[in-house]
Amino acid sequence: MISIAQAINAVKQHAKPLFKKTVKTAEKAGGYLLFEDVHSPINMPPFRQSAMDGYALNLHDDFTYKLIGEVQAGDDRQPVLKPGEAIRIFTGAAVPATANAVIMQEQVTAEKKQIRINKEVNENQNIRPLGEQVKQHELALKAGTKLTPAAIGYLSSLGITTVTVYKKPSIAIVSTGNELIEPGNDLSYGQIYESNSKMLLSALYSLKFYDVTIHNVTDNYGKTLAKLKSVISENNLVIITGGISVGDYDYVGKALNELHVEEIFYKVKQKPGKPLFFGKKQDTQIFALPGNPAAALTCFYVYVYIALQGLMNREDLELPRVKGQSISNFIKRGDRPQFLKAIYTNGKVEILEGQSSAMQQTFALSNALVFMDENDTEVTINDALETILLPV
Ligand SMILES: Nc1nc2c(c(=O)[nH]1)N[C@H]1C(S)=C(S)[C@@H](COP(=O)(O)OP(=O)(O)OC[C@H]3O[C@@H](n4cnc5c(N)ncnc54)[C@H](O)[C@@H]3O)O[C@H]1N2
Ligand code: MOO
Repeated sequence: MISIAQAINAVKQHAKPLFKKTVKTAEKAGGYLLFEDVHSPINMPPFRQSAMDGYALNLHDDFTYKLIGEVQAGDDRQPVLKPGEAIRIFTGAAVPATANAVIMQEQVTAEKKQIRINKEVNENQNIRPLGEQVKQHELALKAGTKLTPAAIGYLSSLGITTVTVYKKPSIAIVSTGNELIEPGNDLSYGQIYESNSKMLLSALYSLKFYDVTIHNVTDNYGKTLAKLKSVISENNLVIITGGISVGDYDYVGKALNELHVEEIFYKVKQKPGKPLFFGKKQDTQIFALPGNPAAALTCFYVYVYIALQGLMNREDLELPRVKGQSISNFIKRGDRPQFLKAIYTNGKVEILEGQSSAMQQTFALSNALVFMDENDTEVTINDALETILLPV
């Protein structure tokens, strides 16, 4: 059995980016990383642009200007202004080449044919220069940049409609167990509703991984073997839940072995999630998470998250950890380091009642996990606690 730190390091060591590219439309590229540099096809702004509703001026040494025309946003007219002449102009409109300042209308007394300016005007004021944001052919965003909503807006403003991004991994979730029934059906005695696949799918979707398929297998060796063989060959990441412990019908370990999946580790000294398996076959990474739902989700956030970040070539491989001031007392039993379901708000953290690996009810209220190391036995109010913030 290895330690949590060893297990995290092992996952990090195998956290390799998926060096595959795909082309996405700008609208659908949010959350992806750019695979290659993007150069701007245009100057942005593409013309000298007015930043205000007001008047464009050809400056001279007097406060009075002769009004000779108007340019609205979208107009391609370019009136020629002599010194001492002005045109009416609006925010976003092209400033004629012969104008060298824009004054906002609040600072002007306007008459029919002339205006009088009431304030000192500086050259180029309220004019956004041509190519101020980026010039044509210059680097707009470099490879590796995460496409946030702002980045999508920026690329769209340059007229870019498609981008080449790192492909996201294809992921299979496999839930195992005879007792599992699809929600929506009636339960017979001894059965429970299958929930791990929905939980993990939702976690993946919230991290913006959408290429996910769900598979269910019963506790049957042949079926487990066949299912795992196909999902491992077809996906970049396989997340199995259940059937990885020591019961007579826990077939996952045996099947992975027969499929020559390289075991990187099996069993971590931690609670929950002791019987966690991590392995590899060619470039496919395989996690077998314990079936207990809270154990499965904890292992997802602590370990699978790293593999996902690595596949996306992201720098922050782990979830953020902060110090939270405890508002609870808690006694830890046993010598395993423990991840505790908790609520973190404004620097304070509450450890919840009901910490067993089966307690989905507690996890449903949580937004954080408190980490207690091997030698920590007790938490008292005001203790500073290592708190992992969950992306919920
Ligand atoms: N003799 C021992 N027994 C167990 C040990 C041990 O060391 N020695 N470890 C325990 C620990 S810790 C855990 S965690 C579990 C993990 O067992 P498995 O990974 O083999 O999981 P299952 O037995 O298949 O299921 C455990 C539990 O979770 C429920 N489950 C499973 N899949 C789902 C699902 N998709 N949706 C909802 N709930 C699910 C399942 O019904 C069980 O209640 O082993 C302990 N045993
Ligand atoms: O890993 Mo088990 O989840 O400790 O119950």
